Amino acid sequence: MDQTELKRLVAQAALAYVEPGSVLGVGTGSTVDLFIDALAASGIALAGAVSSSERSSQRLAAAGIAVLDASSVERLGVYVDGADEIDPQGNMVKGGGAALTREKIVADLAERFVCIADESKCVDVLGAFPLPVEIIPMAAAQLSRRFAALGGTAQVRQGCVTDNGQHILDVRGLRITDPLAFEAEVSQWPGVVTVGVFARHRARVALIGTPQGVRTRLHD
Ligand SMILES: O=C(CO)[C@H](O)[C@H](O)COP(=O)(O)O
Repeated sequence: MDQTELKRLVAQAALAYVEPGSVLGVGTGSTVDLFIDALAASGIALAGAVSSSERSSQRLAAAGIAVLDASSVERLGVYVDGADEIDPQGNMVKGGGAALTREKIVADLAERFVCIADESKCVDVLGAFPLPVEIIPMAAAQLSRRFAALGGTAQVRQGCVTDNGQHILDVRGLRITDPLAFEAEVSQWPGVVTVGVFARHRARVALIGTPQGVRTRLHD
């Protein structure tokens, strides 16, 4: 089974967490694209969706699902999104698709983050995937020096402007052994908009696609 098939499996499995008639939080990426397709085909009627990117908003609208503004919603039951890495506790690295800021905002509205990922995303310690950090462009050099002091090598993602008009730094070579402390620390650095570690908003449910089927992990 190839990676796309594994993504399709978890996309389908996530439908079990969608409450008919609710407003659903929807993330971004190729796995989420497949989830939106599955949702459209399922016939589950939603009150609407709060989306984490222009890309997902367009796909939701094309599927006939109403896209609501995050500010019109006080609370969401479920947020479904993918990840670039997920550790055994449900902490994640996200932002490979540059949507991390809106992803964290929508995740913060939700009671439960349901992560959908193929098994290649599972790691023991976060950091093998280059860590995306959305930044204010003028802070790029000084933030790169801060990451260098932690053993990381930061590079501005060429040609990438986020939905918020900012830039992405990709940081290689980090080993994030305490994701909660790391997220708290880096989030305070001037010029950081959002760090792609999701520890405070970790996955409560992880649906992992394997050739043997979907493995469900609960992280309470
Ligand atoms: O964080 C993300 C986008 O900013 C995605 O969830 C992450 O990059 C995984 O993407 P994919 O489902 O395409 O593997």
